[in-house]
Amino acid sequence: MIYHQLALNVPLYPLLTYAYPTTLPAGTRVAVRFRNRLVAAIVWESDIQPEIDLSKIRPIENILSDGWQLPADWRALLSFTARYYHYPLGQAVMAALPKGLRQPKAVPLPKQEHIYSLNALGRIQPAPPARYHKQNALWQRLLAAPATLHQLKTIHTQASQYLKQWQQQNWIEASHIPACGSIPTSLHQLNQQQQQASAEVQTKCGQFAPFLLYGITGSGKTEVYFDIMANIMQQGKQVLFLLPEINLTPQLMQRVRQRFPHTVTTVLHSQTAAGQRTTNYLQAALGQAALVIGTRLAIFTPMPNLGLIVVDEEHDYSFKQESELRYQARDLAVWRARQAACPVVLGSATPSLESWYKTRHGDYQLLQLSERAHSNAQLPQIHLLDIRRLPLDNGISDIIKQKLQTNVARGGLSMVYLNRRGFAPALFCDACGHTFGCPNCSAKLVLHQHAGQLRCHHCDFHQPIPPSCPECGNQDLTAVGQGTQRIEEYLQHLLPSARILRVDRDSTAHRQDWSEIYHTIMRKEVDVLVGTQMLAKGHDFPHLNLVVVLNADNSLYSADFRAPERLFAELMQVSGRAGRADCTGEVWVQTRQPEHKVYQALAAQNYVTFATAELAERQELGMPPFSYMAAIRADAHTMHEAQQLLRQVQQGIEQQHALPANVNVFGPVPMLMARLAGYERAQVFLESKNRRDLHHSISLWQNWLLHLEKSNPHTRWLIDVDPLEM
Ligand SMILES: Nc1ncnc2c1ncn2[C@@H]1O[C@H](COP(=O)(O)OP(=O)(O)OP(=O)(O)O)[C@@H](O)[C@H]1O
Ligand SMILES: [Zn+2]
Repeated sequence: MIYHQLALNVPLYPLLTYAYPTTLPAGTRVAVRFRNRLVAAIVWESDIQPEIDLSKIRPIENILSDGWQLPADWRALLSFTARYYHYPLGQAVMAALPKGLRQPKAVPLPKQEHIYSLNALGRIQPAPPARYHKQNALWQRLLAAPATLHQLKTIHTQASQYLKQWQQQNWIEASHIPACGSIPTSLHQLNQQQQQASAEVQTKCGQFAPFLLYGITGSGKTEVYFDIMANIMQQGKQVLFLLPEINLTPQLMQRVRQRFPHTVTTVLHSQTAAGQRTTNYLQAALGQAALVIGTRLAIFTPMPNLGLIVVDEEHDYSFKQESELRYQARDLAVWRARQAACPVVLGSATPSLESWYKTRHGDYQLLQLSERAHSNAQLPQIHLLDIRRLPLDNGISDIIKQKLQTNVARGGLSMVYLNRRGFAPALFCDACGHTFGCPNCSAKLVLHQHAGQLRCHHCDFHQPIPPSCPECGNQDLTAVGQGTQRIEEYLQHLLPSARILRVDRDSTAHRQDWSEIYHTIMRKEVDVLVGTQMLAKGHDFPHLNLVVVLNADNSLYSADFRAPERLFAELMQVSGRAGRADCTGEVWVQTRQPEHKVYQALAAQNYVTFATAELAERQELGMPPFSYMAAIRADAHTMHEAQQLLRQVQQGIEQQHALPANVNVFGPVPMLMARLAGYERAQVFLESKNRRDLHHSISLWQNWLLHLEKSNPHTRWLIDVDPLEM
């Protein structure tokens, strides 16, 4: 018997050993029994010397004959990921696979599409008579250029039948479609800064080189990525293009299709149907697709000819996975680029302070686009409107009302941005002051008027709107504050002739919705957009000329040290939607704290000043990126229980004197949002300037947690390396 170490989906840190009569190559998918269930596993190492009793080792049931193995560089990526994020390797491996490959069933490889052309003999044949016009059209199409079955079927639904006939006559040749066909030239002539940025990256083709493309909103970053991508793909290499969850818009996909019409492109994101995702994953893994576009999970796609990674909107929080395997895809992108010896381009108008800091130290090369790309476009004017002494009507001041009225009358497109969906963020009893909180979370229930519900935005709790106050019986309950639905309703009343469209998670439950919304906007069938985050990033609506920001002040009171950075990025992004083409843009921000540093930097539209000041503050406080952090979290039904487990570990480690001296420990403290979905959440922060020592202490904590978890059966724990949640 030969012994193999296998990765399977179990919450155990060591890999499990199974036996097979012959040596299986690493990366092979197999089926094994675990607790009497047949599950899939990946061979991680072969020919090992087991340290356990040989009689206890179970056999590998069968080999899943995929005709393909998970490659060595992919395995190295997963080994690194599991080690760095202190997560069980088997679970990390399974999390990185699409569902089809997580099951103990062989998966057929995707068929490579064929492209058909007339050969020399075919070309001298007479065309089918013109009266069979569809058949004739097919023939003419093939005479003109090679075509895929898909293309031919759009000419004649029975194309395959004729193709078969003509193939039998030996007039037609079929060949595999190339991953990257011809790439037409761009519609845009790149400006000088764009050209320079693209050229810099191209000179580093074939070697590891990390870049930060810092380009203001509307500066044409996408065109720069496309230019580099075209060049790399024409050399026969593959490109991985990562973008935030929210940015996978129909608009971006349309731009990709336009620019790369003959490139086999595969899309991987959480909404791709499971079967399709497996196919797409394999197309990338087999090198059939030259371009892979996806959200964070696409970072784990095997790509044999990887030649470039792009991370668009690199500052976006959605690159960090906040459950189970808590990885940061942007950071893994840099690791992967090093492994594949290729350039990686991180792009943003408001780079994360981590990435910006790295350009200061020469770790990343900085590329800049300082002007808007469209020849007539200018940055919008940003006005801070102090509302401390202004009367508000549904949260909106007279000045803003007038701005909106005038813009609607002029036929402009306005956007009203607020980061609150629902009707009102809280319901309040005027008589006794009672408010409605979520029983499971430390959060207020949000009023959803149309649905007749109070809903929690953090868990799935909801209840009908109560007719009266449960404390005092008062029937006069007040909706406090504004959500998108309420603003939408109010604007309909204020601007009766305007066509108003609300865009938030409630209005775009399905992907289809987004596509429709986008086309409605582009056809100029909307006068005012009301919406949240979903409207903030990445969109290019050329006629949008007025942006109004409501209720942004809330974020200023957060205790999270990253809150200012996040708010600044969010507001810069929102503002950046205005005035991107021929019309000039105006942005109005209502605030009660116009003197706050975030708003001052926003009004000046100066990322660099903001980043410099923020970094100075972080340095003084020893916060990331000047130190490395990890959070050890515990969740239990009571805060006491949650903190108790963390204290026990802390005491154990103290008694051993095992903690490196340069690692600081803070806590245990409750998380900022202490209660979530029925769990009280506590955490300890480990912080150090030395990454190796930090990871050493995480391992100490981990070992103790594993040791103590049996005596604390009701407490769950997890490790979050480089945490973003506080
Ligand atoms: N060289 C160019 N000449 C003319 N127009 C251009 C050029 N490059 C880009 N554009 C146009 O300018 C607009 C903004 O470009 P793009 O969307 O690529 O910017 P971006 O930097 O990615 O924007 P953001 O970060 O704000 O989403 C687009 O409409 C694009 O077609
Ligand atoms: Zn809740």
